[in-house]
Amino acid sequence: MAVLVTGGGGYIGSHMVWALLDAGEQVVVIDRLSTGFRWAIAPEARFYEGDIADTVLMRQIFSENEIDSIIHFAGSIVVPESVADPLGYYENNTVKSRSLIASAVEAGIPHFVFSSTAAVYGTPEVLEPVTESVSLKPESPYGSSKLMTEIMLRDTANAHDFTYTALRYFNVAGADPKGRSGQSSALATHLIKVACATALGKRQSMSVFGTDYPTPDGTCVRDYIHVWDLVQAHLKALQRMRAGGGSLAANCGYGHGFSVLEVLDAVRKVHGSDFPVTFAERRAGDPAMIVANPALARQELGWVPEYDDLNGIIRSALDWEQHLMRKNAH
Ligand SMILES: O=c1ccn([C@@H]2O[C@H](COP(=O)(O)OP(=O)(O)O[C@H]3O[C@H](CO)[C@H](O)[C@H](O)[C@H]3O)[C@@H](O)[C@H]2O)c(=O)[nH]1
Repeated sequence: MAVLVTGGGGYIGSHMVWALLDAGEQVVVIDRLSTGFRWAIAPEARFYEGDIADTVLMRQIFSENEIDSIIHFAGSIVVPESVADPLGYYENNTVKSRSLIASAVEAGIPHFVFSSTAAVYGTPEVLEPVTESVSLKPESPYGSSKLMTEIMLRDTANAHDFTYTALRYFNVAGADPKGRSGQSSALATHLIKVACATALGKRQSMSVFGTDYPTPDGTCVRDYIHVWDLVQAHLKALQRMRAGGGSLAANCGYGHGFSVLEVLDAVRKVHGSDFPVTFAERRAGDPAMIVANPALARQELGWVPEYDDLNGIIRSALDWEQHLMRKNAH
């Protein structure tokens, strides 16, 4: 049996492909390469270039491969971009996911892992780690577009022989410990990526978005998770569903929050240099603080994170950034 990875040329998807191959799985990838890279897809995976909403292509993929599971990463992930282009986000993340789920049901694919997000929670009412049962109040079209897909999955699982796991990612960073993949998009906007690029002189400077949040130092607090731990949670979810486990939505974070200023200090410390930072207005769509309670993923998936260390995550992100600089210099 093979696993279909959508968005396998992207940041998290490319790590997933390596983790599946490491686990002895057969892997099929679909990616339209709008933000992902062909080179990021492990050569052992069978690759189809195209769109998840292309139902003819999806039928072809399901007929040419014995697929029992889909891990769905393809989508758009930048919160402020979603505020500026909500319909683009609903199209890419919700409408296309609906088409993919319909193709999966039509082909009788029983298992589906979905890359959801902590953004489905918005700002929790109580500033403590969130469990999956708190109310879902996304503050950005990005979060709403992902929540709508979770709802479609829930209803589909009620109606069909179909089981899903929605993993609600907190803030993903770092790179494959074996150096085979990392966050490679030059346009990436995520904090650790941007801070590492600035520390290494690839960027002139960077901004801290908002210093007046109701948090200890006024900047937003997030739960940063190593990408390799995250993809291992997907493997566990797959194993659990194949063993008969039911549908589930589970947080993927470590349970500790770091402010933007704390992350920047950690990058300075790990890299051993200072770099310019400007203070800017709040960014649209950002909740003040969001930290995971990861108990459910630990209990239900048996997920045991190995890389729960902010400095280690930053080291790994810096190493990958330097690798990209060397690669681009040639
Ligand atoms: O140059 C930057 C970049 C980010 N930030 C701040 O750093 C924090 C983290 O921002 P990121 O862009 O790194 O990530 P998000 O919190 O927007 O992450 C969202 O998108 C992720 C997907 O990439 C996950 O889905 C996650 O669950 C969801 O909350 C925010 O307060 C942001 O304003 C800055 O101050 N300067």
